Amino acid sequence: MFQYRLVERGNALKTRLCLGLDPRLTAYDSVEAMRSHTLAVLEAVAPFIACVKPQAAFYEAAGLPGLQLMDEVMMLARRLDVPVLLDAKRGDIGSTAEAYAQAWLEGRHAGNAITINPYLGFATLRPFVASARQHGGAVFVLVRTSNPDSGDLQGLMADGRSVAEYVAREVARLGEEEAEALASVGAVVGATHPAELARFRALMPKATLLLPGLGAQGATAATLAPAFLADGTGAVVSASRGIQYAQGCDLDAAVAAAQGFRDELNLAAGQHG
Ligand SMILES: O=C(O)c1cc(=O)[nH]c(=O)n1[C@@H]1O[C@H](COP(=O)(O)O)[C@@H](O)[C@H]1O
Repeated sequence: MFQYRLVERGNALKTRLCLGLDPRLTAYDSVEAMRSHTLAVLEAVAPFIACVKPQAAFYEAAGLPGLQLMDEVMMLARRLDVPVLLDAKRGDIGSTAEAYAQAWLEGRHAGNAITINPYLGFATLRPFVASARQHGGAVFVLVRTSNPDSGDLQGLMADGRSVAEYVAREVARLGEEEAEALASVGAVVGATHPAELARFRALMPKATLLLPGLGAQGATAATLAPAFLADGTGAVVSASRGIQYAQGCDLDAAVAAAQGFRDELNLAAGQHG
């Protein structure tokens, strides 16, 4: 199961870091240069990460070669035994959600995780959750995103609770349906909202949290201790640009950035343990 693979790899390698791989065509002279650098970053940084998170948009933007690269990234991760969390932010009416789930959580993608969007209603999360449970994968529901304007909708209040808190309660409810201590339903909570982490951690005790926003969006590891469970697991923190483009396309700089983030996150996770 994805969530337990994360814990095992995170504990074995002593890391809570998730590598975001968001290759930008503008950073390269050619698609081939983008391809080889992206794969090289994954291979070089693998010893320092709990999982890898390709964001589908960047691969889609490069057309068919981009989609081929996304597939290569996922296959390389599989060879390196790095769990894949595809950042696809999918969400749609139930029958279409079933097709998305089939595409990204089943077959050759069985055992992977994806990010999903709850905007269409809680019932539309069900096909994703069912596929994840059946095929050993996981889903990460957008609860409180990292962007500055995430409060426009997620912060709206109803009966004393924010929309984000309602989504968090649904994540917790789905997790309660599972017998295991860690649920296959996780949550996205931006690392840019450190003051809210303790609240969301408490609302979703069985959920693995994905915290994006480290580095380029200004979040720092030292503020993230409340996201972790008492044993220092339960959350992974992602950085994309801050690793892949730490100093242009310098591979050594990418490795150094990953090592630095890993060490800072271990300190934060340890504060709670
Ligand atoms: O689901 C995500 O990964 C995500 C959620 C969120 O709230 N904020 C957020 O930035 N992300 C993604 O995380 C990555 C952040 O990239 P960097 O800012 O370059 O580290 C991007 O791929 C975003 O799409």
